[in-house]
Amino acid sequence: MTLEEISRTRCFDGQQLRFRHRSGTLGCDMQFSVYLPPQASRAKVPAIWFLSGLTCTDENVMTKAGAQRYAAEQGVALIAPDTSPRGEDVPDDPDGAWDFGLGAGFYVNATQEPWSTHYRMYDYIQDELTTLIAEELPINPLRAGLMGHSMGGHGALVIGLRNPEKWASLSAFAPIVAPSQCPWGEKALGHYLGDDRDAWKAWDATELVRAGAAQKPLRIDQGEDDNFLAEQLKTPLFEHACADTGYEASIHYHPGYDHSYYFIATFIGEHIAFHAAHLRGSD
Ligand SMILES: N[C@@H](CCC(=O)N[C@@H](CSC=O)C(=O)NCC(=O)O)C(=O)O
Repeated sequence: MTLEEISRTRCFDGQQLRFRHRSGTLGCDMQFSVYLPPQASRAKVPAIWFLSGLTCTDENVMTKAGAQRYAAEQGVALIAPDTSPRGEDVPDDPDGAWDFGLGAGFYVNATQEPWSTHYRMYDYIQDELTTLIAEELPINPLRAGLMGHSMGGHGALVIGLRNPEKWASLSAFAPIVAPSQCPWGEKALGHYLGDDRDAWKAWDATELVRAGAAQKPLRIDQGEDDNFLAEQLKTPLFEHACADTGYEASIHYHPGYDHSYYFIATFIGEHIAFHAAHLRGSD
């Protein structure tokens, strides 16, 4: 058995599951969570992947967003990976900061030592985990949507825009849209990828749109009272790139909402319906 089941809990007539496995890509043991809707007991179902933000594990979205009710209604699975490699051997921020290192993999393939040995979250999500899950669970890999929050919103946009053939629809809550132009992103990309800012462009959603990324169904929701909006998230940079290139993105601002999972919980049903509409249809 490639997957070790850690827990199984009935939820909205489906199953909330947590697994451990050895990742060859990351060189460490990893955990991830899956919600299987009741429909998965009869046939393979589409899946929506959720990439979480700084400091999160696979459990934050599953325990805080209230997403399972909507996934059960729509007949889609939810998949939540962890946010970085884990373990004693995995290097962390030398100062113990929470915005880099453990819990902050930024969904890139690091090229710089000491990070490049383990920090390969892009390959882990795009190749290893998608393949493993398609082999082991009742999930149709040909119908996959990708969403995320904050750092995970950046991850969802970058992975989806770079791989339009694999991901049918993309969405993000309060994403870091331009990591090359904000302190969190400059710190992470500088350490993981080095000082050559040209190398950062392939990991920056705003740059990918400016470079002519293929059109996909794409939705962003952003709270106007989000403390991180002005300095770190910078949604208007992505809007301007879309306007300049004719890329159609559905971007919604919400007065009064902050960066928290209360914001995500408020709009997660709309995101799941958005993806489900694009995941129906022929393989
Ligand atoms: N620990 C930090 C706050 C970190 C934080 O707000 N993390 C967000 C994601 S931010 C961008 O990626 C998050 O999702 N936290 C987990 C949660 O369950 O809310 C601090 O002390 O300020």
